[in-house]
Amino acid sequence: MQIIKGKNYEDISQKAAQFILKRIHENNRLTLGLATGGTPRRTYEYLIKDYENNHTSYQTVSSFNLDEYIGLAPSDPNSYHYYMYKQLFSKIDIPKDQIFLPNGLATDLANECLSYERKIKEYGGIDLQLLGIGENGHIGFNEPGTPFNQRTHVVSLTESTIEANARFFDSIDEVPRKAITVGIATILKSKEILLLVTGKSKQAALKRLIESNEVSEDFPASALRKHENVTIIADEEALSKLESS
Ligand SMILES: O=P(O)(O)OC[C@H]1O[C@](O)(CO)[C@@H](O)[C@@H]1O
Repeated sequence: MQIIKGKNYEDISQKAAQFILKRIHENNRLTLGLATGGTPRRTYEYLIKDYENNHTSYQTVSSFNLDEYIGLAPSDPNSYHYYMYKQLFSKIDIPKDQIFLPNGLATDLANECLSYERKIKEYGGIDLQLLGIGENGHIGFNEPGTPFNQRTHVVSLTESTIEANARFFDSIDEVPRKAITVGIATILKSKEILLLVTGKSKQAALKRLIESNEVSEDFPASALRKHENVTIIADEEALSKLESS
């Protein structure tokens, strides 16, 4: 795992945007895997800034999001559909038919998971997967205990994830208890992975990921140790509990 150190949230966001833009310039048919949550927000703002100033085109880029809450419509401000259009897609020129997110309103959820996997395959797999990390080490919504060989599936969110994500909702009771997430096996099939980590709340998870040799389903992010091309961009605060910091 390659580690790129950034000064703070602003700096890692800028570095992450540059990283993604480099890949888009190298391969204009890039298939991106995108994440939601608080961490990538500023990265998306930098991509928009670049689009406005340098006109990087997304006409031939495709994107697959990691996850979506079950039961939330795309028009719901807390859905990840809504987030992605608001934070990024509506502000760049990516064609709508090249944007994919799991459908949290699907009546047949098992079939939705299978067809999402099929779609990713049809696009030749993910070239660059952007990831955040949960305080409990989750990646996507793959909570501790998720088998590493799992593809896109339905998950029950843990109490710690529900509590962490409640900040985006009016009350904790409104946080959906279930979601569809791309599985760890799907994430590991990506050709390249970029993990973004910021702030105090992620110190313990980052330390465990970097300093222990553990590859265990109890700590989902440890699956990344099995991948050959992972870059972590983390800020000084997130890295500050490492032995070497
Ligand atoms: O960036 P945040 O808000 O800390 O979230 C970390 C991770 O948790 C999730 O939001 C899921 O809870 C992921 O999508 C994200 O990568």
